[in-house]
Amino acid sequence: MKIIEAQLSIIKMPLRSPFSTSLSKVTEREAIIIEISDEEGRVGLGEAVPFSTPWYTEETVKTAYHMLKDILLPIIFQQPIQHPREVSKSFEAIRGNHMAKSGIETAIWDLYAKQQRKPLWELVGGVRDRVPAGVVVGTQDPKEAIENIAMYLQEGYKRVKVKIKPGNDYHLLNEIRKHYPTLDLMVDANSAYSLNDVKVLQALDEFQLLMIEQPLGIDDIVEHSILQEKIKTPICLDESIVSLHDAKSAIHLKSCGVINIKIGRVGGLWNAIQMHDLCIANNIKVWCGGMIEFGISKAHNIALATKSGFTIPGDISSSSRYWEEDIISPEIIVRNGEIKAPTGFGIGYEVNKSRLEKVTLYKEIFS
Ligand SMILES: O=C(O)CCC(=O)c1ccccc1C(=O)O
Ligand SMILES: [Mg+2]
Repeated sequence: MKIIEAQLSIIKMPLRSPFSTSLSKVTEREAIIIEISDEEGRVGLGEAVPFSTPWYTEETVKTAYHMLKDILLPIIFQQPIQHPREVSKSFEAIRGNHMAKSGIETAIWDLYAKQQRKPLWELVGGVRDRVPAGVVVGTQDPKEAIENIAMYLQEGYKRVKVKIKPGNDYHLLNEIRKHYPTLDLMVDANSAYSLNDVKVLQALDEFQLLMIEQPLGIDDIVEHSILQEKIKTPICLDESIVSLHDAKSAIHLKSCGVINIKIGRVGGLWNAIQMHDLCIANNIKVWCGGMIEFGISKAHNIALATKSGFTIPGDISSSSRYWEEDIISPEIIVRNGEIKAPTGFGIGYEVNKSRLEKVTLYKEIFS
């Protein structure tokens, strides 16, 4: 496949309401939209998902833009590609920068699927034409959280995730459980705890949580293994797992029962597929994570989540969960707790051009 042109657009949009984690309060979101074209004028769509500051991973919108413009796009223009699975290999000599790599790699998957005249989800070996939807509550205030959960359940979501941190954990969950004793509920700490907090984390076992996501430090694969022996709730790793190698270490050390797979964090769709296969072969459950992203990244998530191992609802929600108006058409909608995998070629969603233009801060074309 020959790529003759690439366009990078930095976009920015306010969230409908602020989103709080243990580390950051997100009120607006920037991202990089990647559009690549072939000789026939077909366009592949990708989205690089780092945040504006390096609070979740070390990448930022600016570092990813630099990587895409100065390092990754030149490699793509220079090397012939037969199949998108070769892209992550062609980036092997470049360390880290997974979200930048993933942005361009996912655009190439979309273009390839369009050339093959197939939905992307079929091309990646998906086995279901709809995926279960989960949602993350964006506040740590118990009253607000309970109100938000009521609204999300009304919208059909089947699983709810709540952000916790030291000092806002037991009481918050106790209040939520009073209202929703049987809800499929899980928590995410974004590495806010340490092994000094074992007692607090053991106390959370009584809430019958589906899992506790990333309680300890981002590189604490060993400490998570120590913690998992001491708590009943399965640990789910997010930040700690950025490569297949990390997943192998976590499996070997029994550091978790679950891995949250994010295409951006692991450096692309091909790596995500391989991580899925590795986890399923080793009895580690997987689900598809979210990045408070726009519709293009969500569409790639939906394609990934049609694969057989993604049985747990992921952080895959509707466009309207975060956005007044998304940059794709049609928007992503949740019906009866599920999102339908589109029938169109590639990711199956078009860019909403006027919306994209309205939220674009800066763009450049390369060829
Ligand atoms: O709804 C979403 O898109 C995911 C929400 C979420 O939990 C999250 C959002 C931004 C960065 C990291 C995380 C996370 O999974 O830790
Ligand atoms: Mg997480």
